[in-house]
Amino acid sequence: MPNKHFYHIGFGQDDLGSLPPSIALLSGDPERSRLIAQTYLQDVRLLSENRGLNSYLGFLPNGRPILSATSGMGAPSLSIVVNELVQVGIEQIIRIGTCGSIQPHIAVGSVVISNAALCRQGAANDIAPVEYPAAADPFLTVALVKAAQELKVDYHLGITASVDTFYEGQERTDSANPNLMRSLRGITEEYRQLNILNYEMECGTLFKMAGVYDFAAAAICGVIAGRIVSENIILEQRDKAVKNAIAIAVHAAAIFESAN
Ligand SMILES: O=P(O)(O)O[C@H]1O[C@H](CO)[C@@H](O)[C@H]1O
Ligand SMILES: O=c1cc[nH]c(=O)[nH]1
Repeated sequence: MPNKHFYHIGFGQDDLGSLPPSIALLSGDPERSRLIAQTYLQDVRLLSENRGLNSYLGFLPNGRPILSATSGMGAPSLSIVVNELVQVGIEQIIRIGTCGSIQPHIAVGSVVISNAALCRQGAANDIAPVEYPAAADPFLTVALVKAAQELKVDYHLGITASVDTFYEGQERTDSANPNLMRSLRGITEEYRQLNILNYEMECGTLFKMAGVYDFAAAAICGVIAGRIVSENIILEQRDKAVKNAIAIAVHAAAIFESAN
């Protein structure tokens, strides 16, 4: 049978070698995928840079194979990449992202592990009913928590709001849109009172896909905006937050792999 080369991710099952990975780290940003591969994995091979959806095959320090892949921004792009990753044999996905905190105790520079998502995302409605739970895999999530504890990184565990827009959907008023709809004004405070920790743009759809397709998904995001104080991204804290999220996810992948 010829190797089926997937149109968007730009590689197929046969490109994954004789010891194919079952686990993927999935970043929104292709530069983050590259950083993970170059800094944390061994014997790395570039699989594709198609459409900026960079994918790398590498090995964990324990010798187990792993993918570092890119979802792009937002749920429509993530849904395409995840569908194709599952078709090449991926069974566990850890999203490594960035987010904005909406709780006063969650500082910029820290990390949030999502155990579930409030999913306000159109793409997810093509996959499951709106009421379908967006829940992280408990075993992969516990591996993230253990990894954070072993690496002595402070973490927050809880519910994430996944929305489709960075500006309107996250109630940003300092943008090109002069007319934030009434339905969105006050939504951040409402979510804060509902004990939602943070805003990002992919987890909800990822978690629903995991339920429907039957794979395991978890997510960790570095906090780069503190929405209690301002709408801005705090660049000075970004590298620390992202580096911690990556280190925890890589260690969690190793913990999960050795337990299974
Ligand atoms: O840093 P990534 O993984 O892209 O995640 C967050 O950053 C993007 C918005 O800036 C969205 O994709 C959001 O979910
Ligand atoms: O505030 C933020 C920061 C990163 N990503 C988001 O979606 N929101």
